[in-house]
Amino acid sequence: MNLFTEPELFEKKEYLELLSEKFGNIPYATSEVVNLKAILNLPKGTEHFLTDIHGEYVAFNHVMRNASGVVKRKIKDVLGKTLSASEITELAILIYYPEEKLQYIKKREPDLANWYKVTIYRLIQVCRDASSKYTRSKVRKALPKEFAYMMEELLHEDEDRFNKRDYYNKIIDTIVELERADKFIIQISAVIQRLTIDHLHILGDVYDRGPGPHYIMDTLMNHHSVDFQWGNHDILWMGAAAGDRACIANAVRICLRYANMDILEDGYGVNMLPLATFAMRTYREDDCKKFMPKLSEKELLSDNDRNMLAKMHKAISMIQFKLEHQIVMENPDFGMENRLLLDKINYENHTIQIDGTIYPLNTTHFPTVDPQTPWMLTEDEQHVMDRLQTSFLTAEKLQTHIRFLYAKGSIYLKYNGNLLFHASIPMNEDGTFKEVTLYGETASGKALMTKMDQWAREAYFSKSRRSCGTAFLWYLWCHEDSPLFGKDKMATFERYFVDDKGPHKERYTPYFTLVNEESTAIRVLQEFGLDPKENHIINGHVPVKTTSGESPIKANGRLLVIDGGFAKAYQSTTGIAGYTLIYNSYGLQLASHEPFESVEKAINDGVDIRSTISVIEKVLERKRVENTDIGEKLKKQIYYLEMLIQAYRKGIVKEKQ
Ligand SMILES: O=P(O)(O)OC[C@H]1O[C@](O)(COP(=O)(O)O)[C@@H](O)[C@@H]1O
Ligand SMILES: [Mn+2]
Repeated sequence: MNLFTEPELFEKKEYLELLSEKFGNIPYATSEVVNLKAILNLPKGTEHFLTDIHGEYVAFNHVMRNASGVVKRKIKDVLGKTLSASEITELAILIYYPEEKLQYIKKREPDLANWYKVTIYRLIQVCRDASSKYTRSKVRKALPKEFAYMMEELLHEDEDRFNKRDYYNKIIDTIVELERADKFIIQISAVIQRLTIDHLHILGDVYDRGPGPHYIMDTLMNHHSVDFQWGNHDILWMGAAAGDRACIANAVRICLRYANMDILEDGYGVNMLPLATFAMRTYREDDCKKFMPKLSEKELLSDNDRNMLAKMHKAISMIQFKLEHQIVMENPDFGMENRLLLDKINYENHTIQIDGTIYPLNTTHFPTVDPQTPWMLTEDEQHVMDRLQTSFLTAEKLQTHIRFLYAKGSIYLKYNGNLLFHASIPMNEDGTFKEVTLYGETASGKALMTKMDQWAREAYFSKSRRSCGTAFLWYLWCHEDSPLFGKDKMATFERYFVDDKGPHKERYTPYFTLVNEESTAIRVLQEFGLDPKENHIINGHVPVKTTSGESPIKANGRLLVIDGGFAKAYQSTTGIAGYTLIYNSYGLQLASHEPFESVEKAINDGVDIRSTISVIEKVLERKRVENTDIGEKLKKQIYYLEMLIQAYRKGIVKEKQ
């Protein structure tokens, strides 16, 4: 127990008085200290890290439900000796998809009442294991209201204790008799899922390429404990929601490139009609070959639909290039003059000059461009953008999702000794932190990341008197000094209009090579006040080429890059279908997931995602709550409560009741 002198107690008297409002007497304050000290000794909760989900909600959903393979492992730990492999899988799938699996079982099972009893009994055992590292109070909070009492009794009663055996069985029998078994199974499965992942970290890029970023956002918003480091693709949608026209055009373009109109129309209620009619009119004669949507094998579109999407895709791309040209001209601070391309086109012989070289263009058709002022929108384009902007600004669901991203998200986060950010930190070739000057301020390293985080918020929340406009969100999407991007350029224009692959190349900034050296990674950790011997940097953004033998563990274990390719378009590069980094009380593990087939296959044929879990780092001594950030907070609370107890005893503060 901490001991304090009288002057120390008097010095903090005002604060202690306030604290005594909540802990009004010695017994009450003492029991809180006992409780907090006990919590410090519990094993730390399990953190899961996911990144670059890119709209793949089916795979994401599965990984959340099976807790990246951990649920199945728990079943094996608890019931492995008594159940066969197929029974284990069946129970696992039931926990992941209880509603669907119950329907399936009901058609098959001759003695349903018996099946219910056996299954509920097993689920309770798994749940008991999942809850064993938490306090009763924390588990209680995770229980659904309608079954809270029963579940608590079942979780804490030992079914083998002779005196209670009948009592225990009676509860289960009654649940079945009263036809509450389905509901109970559904709810206890949710509790198991919830207790298996204590805290979730998303390292960015939920949006773009895949079909369901909005479903992923819904799931995240329902999650009990999550933080989010913004990726370049998220900030793009944040910019769009802030009304930035260049961001809107980019977001719409990417949806069209991957034939994801549903996200806009059904997900967010953005009206695409103005763009569609404009594109059909303006690009009627153009086959827009380079703008055909990328489709997965399963997606079938009629020729008509494909052609229409291609025309819309080209129309919005041209609008995007014009708007971006305007931003670059209006923001000399950005230093992006090398991205001014529309005025480097020779509109007579259809060539373009890029970095001193002249390349032929693959199209002659720019019906909306005036060569004198190629960056100006036509009146029709202006009208389309007005309509889109209004749609984005008033899209209620989108605004809710984006506010959530602001509330839970940031550019970087320090959490339990790990430094999390999506992509990079601006660095010079020599490994020093690069100084960036923007909006009259110069900063580097941690200070720069902090400043940019603030501007990103200001750009969305402050409508007037702000140091930066929404164009800053576009800067974060594609600027080389953006910690969310970190490549010398985004060669979108070149990829559409120049067939020569040379100018398509996007080069990563020095951070990405330098940080693979342990000395650099250590310097980054020190810049953020972290311990270079114990702590880690965790990044996403760059797909890890497992097929070419690349490892996600870099810089002698100080850096972990966990973009394993949830995005289908990138799975041939990574060779897998995503990683989950798992940080539990025993250390760090990495689960690499194989592609997920479908929920139907899981229910009917018991096909789970195969995930290989490998140990990255094992701690010598099991990590407890006292070794975590929350532990630090609890210790502070204990410190002041002990002070309060002594102040009561010395008569410096009066007991309240
Ligand atoms: O393959 P796509 O979807 O056209 O996207 C290519 C673009 O995506 C980017 O790689 C950025 O996306 P990531 O953050 O996922 O890497 C750009 O550098 C590139 O121009
Ligand atoms: Mn990214």
